[in-house]
Amino acid sequence: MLFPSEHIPLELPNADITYYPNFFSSEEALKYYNTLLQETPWQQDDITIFGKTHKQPRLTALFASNNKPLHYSGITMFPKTFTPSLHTIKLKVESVCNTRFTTCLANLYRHGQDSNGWHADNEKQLGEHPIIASVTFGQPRFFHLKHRTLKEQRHKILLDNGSLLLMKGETQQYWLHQIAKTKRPINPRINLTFRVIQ
Ligand SMILES: O=C(O)CCC(=O)C(=O)O
Ligand SMILES: [Fe+2]
Repeated sequence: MLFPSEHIPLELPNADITYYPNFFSSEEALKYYNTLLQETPWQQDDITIFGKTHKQPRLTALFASNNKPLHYSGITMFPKTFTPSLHTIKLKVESVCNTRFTTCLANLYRHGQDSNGWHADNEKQLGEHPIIASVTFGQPRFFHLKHRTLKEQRHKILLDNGSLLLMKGETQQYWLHQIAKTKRPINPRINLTFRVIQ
């Protein structure tokens, strides 16, 4: 990139995480928020946790360049092809991390009761040290991190409108992450997580 945006490495053990607060300008972020909100085929899947089936507490959609499905939490999602907007976003993200992403999982958190429980993105299909690029448009939400074994190691970072969070190396092996619910009345947030599925 000609003018690399500001980037902040998080100093956490067994992790390689970098935060880019203004990766997209606020104008770009607003344009993408509106476009993605309207043109994405949002769906709400059922997930089964400890034998109980619930509606997933957010809406999702999957896009890929290679037609490979994504498996997680007992769900299999089949992808659509990238839209022009998503393709443009993907190219910009790739320009800072030297990776060709195959897949984008989009999440829509409609309000404070939408969330994403503690997990790691460590499915076999993502490979040994997965690189995951996470973009935020709309309402800033806290991203919580906790180390799997060093119980005092916890961290939270506010993912702002137009930001990019890059996770790579050992991060998924040693850390869990979540987006918690909040009782505050808040606006919707769109998150895009770019991944590589071989
Ligand atoms: O919404 C976010 O920032 C996180 C999404 C996430 O962790 C996931 O989709 O795996
Ligand atoms: Fe995740």
